Amino acid sequence: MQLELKNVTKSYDDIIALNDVSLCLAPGVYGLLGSNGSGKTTLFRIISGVLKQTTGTVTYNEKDIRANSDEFRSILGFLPQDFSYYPDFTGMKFMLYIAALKGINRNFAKRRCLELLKLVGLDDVKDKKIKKYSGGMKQRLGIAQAMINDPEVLILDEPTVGLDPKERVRFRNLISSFSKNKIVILSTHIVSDIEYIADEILVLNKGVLENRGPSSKLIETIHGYVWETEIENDKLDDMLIVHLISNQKHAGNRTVLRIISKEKPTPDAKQVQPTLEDLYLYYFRMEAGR
Ligand SMILES: Nc1ncnc2c1ncn2[C@@H]1O[C@H](COP(=O)(O)OP(=O)(O)OP(=O)(O)O)[C@@H](O)[C@H]1O
Repeated sequence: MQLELKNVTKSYDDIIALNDVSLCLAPGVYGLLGSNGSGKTTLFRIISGVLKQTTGTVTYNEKDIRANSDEFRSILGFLPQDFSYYPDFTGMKFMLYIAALKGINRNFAKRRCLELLKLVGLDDVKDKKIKKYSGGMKQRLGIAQAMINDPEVLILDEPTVGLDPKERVRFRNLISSFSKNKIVILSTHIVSDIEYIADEILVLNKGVLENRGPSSKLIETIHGYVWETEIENDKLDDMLIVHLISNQKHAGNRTVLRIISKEKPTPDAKQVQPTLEDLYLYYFRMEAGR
């Protein structure tokens, strides 16, 4: 089981959304990290065959996914970022509708839909209209529909948006139990979700795949760059301008800053263990306001 991108580039007129991305994925859970506009949605749409790359190839088990689109679609599950629901359908009707679109036998579909709705915690509201669902409930329905055909390749664009912490834990457990012998790729801005779920992290920055690896290995690349230092509050504004700050903790007239810097930021700064959140800021510092 292997999903492979070779030299994939996507341009929208003069914008290069993906730039020569090559990537080979075996079964496992992959977390795609990237700031806004880094090309995550474009990558997902290309991998799921919704969008055609400008150049390069995408193959699944060495077969071009576009040339074998029916076959690929039958083993693909996709939750797009802008997933649209039918507000007047009930959750169950919507699931059965998606199952029918995927050509799943109706008797089996009913069992599978009930099972999935239960797994995402929507069984007690399955007969309610979707327009009455909360954002988190709709999101869980989106996750359930993506898994309807027990896909070998599951792509989830921001699946944890709108989920509360309890629902996020449920989601993580769902993915871990589902992902055996499957390729699961998901993006989220909630770094801790990726840290818990993903076997490997893919770092996409301005359309370029900058790095990949287990989170512990990627975090190691910024070892020695994360510091804590305590300063007087009146020095805070200057520090915020000069440094990339990943956290500030106020205590009276002093503040403890967590700073990402290759050099020691203050004489009494102490090195601390980096986290994935520090790594995110390190890669995507512009988003942190610098
Ligand atoms: N249909 C389009 N036409 C023109 N430019 C586009 C189109 N879709 C995306 N882009 C541009 O391509 C780049 C990558 O966009 P994309 O949506 O893939 O990023 P993203 O990482 O998913 O962002 P976000 O996290 O905000 O969803 C951006 O510069 C975006 O403005």
